[in-house]
Amino acid sequence: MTVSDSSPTAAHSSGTLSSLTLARPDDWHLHLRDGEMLGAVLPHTVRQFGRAIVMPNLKPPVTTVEAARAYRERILAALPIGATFEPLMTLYLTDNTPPDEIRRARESGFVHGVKLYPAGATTNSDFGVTDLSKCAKTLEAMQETGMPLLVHGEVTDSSIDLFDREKVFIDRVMMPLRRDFPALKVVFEHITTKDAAQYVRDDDAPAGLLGATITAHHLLYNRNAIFQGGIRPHYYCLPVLKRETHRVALVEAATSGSPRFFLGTDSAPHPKGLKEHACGCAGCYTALHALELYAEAFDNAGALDKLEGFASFFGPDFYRLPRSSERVTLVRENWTLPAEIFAGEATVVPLRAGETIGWRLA
Ligand SMILES: NC(=O)N[C@@H](CC(=O)O)C(=O)O
Ligand SMILES: [Zn+2]
Ligand SMILES: [Zn+2]
Repeated sequence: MTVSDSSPTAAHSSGTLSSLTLARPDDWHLHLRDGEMLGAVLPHTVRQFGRAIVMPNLKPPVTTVEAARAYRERILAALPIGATFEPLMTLYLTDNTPPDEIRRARESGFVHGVKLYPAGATTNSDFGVTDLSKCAKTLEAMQETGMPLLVHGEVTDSSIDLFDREKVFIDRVMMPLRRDFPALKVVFEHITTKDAAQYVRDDDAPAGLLGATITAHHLLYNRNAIFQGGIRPHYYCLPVLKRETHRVALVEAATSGSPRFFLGTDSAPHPKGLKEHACGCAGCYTALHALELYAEAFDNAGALDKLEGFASFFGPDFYRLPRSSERVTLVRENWTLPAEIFAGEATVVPLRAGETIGWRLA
């Protein structure tokens, strides 16, 4: 990583760097959707990232290698001319995913993970797993073939407070799962709590078995953002933003230099009309300005020197893929985010729409 300084006397303060060059990052948790939405959001991701783990929660979900192959081809067909971008595909785990599908996935070379959505936990999770014990044979096949399980870590028990569902998931699901499948590779996706950060940090399984992604919005905002002066649907996602102590713990984890924590935007576009709605969809759109948001979070923590590991190294290391040999540069410069972006008939409102951001991807 090379850094340049605007003032020679301030060489020790990362708060004064005027630019930052790092290996091209990847996004280890992304929603690209399909059709016109895919066409609208893909260029944003491609501008920022070299690869992305593409979530399978389409309607209907991507449950087979054949469906993943077709989806991958639609993504490649939607790429801007001349763009180099590698979609890393995932399968959506159901109660009935056959163990053979895992073996086919491993052989395909383009499926890099299998996603666990507890049924009912989040957007398009209705076909998700109702009871993990139904998936034992499939999880065994994943463990055998080294196929990572990517986990939306929230219980769906309606008697559990919404803000506690991640913490309770650790005890009720994550720990028993990892006890039963001790060699399974697991990514705890989009962690939002101090509890999850500590669980991942303190895990004593062999290195490379447990990782966690952290979004930019969970590093920058706490739950007050959803209610500031009125209800703000564009700050509503799942798992929902938590209180400040949790945000601080996530920043600590992301900037710790631990290879267990890596970048996953969870950029999740929804049409504006379905966000600004009596029952608005969960998901924040950040693909447009993800790196800039992460730079802001690391800069605020005085830890810009830790951004490259988190954004560009630890993800490929976990997935056993090569680190990128390309480089990107972030410049300290204010710019105003658009109020919305156009996706065919629909528009999408990015996080912090119409406001300024202090970093720009060159
Ligand atoms: N994060 C979200 O709030 N929404 C995601 C689903 C998910 O990642 O849980 C989506 O697909 O919209
Ligand atoms: Zn999720
Ligand atoms: Zn997601």
